[in-house]
Amino acid sequence: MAGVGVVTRGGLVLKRPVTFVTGNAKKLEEVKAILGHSIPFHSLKLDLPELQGEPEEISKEKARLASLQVNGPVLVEDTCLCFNALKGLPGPYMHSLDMLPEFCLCVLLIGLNNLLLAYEDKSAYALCVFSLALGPDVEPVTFLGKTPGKIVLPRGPNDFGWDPIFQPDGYEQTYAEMPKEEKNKISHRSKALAMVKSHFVEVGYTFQTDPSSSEDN
Ligand SMILES: O=P(O)(O)OP(=O)(O)OP(=O)(O)OC[C@H]1O[C@@H](n2cnc3c(O)ncnc32)[C@H](O)[C@@H]1O
Ligand SMILES: [Mg+2]
Repeated sequence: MAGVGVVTRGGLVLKRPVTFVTGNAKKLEEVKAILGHSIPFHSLKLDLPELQGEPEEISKEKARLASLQVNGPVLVEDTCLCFNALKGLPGPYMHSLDMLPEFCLCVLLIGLNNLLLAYEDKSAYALCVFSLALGPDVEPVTFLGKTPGKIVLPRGPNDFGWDPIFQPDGYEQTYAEMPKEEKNKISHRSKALAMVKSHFVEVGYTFQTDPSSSEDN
């Protein structure tokens, strides 16, 4: 833990705010809205390889690589949309949908829907895995958030990835049709972040730096 922070009786004092490593602006928007000022962080886009494997392992490895580059505490996140009929696919094998032109995104969302045409079971879950690495030599800790739902034909604005085709259980609206605040209350991301927040409270992290000095890159 040398170089990361100082352990005091009250917990661990981190010398630097956490760097949330992502290249996805929509994800960042949600993380900011959900975390508020509860954890001082700034964001950074790094060129990291798109890893393959089990979601938890991908996330941990991503945190290790990011922490090596940042040389400090990092938080990374990976999100998967998993179809039960396909034993969890496409899961981590879905690439970024957010840079696609609107027309291509529409085609892709219908294509994703078509993957389930032959199956009666349209159930799915959104899975979010955060990993926190305090430094390059510290084993990352993971936090999982899962929201069950079903895959439907696209409804609502094409603002963020597969939101138009995911209807969470207990709701008549897709993620895309919901007000943002509603999605952020029940989403896979907010469930995982609730665990990240609890972890910070349990460990008793505090920061030497002034949280208000955190800014995005
Ligand atoms: O830089 P990172 O953080 O890795 O961002 P990414 O865009 O590569 O993000 P992921 O690999 O976690 O997710 C793959 C894609 O899934 C989509 N996605 C992620 N979270 C989503 C959400 O909450 N709702 C809808 N689509 C989402 C979005 O298009 C992502 O680009
Ligand atoms: Mg990614």
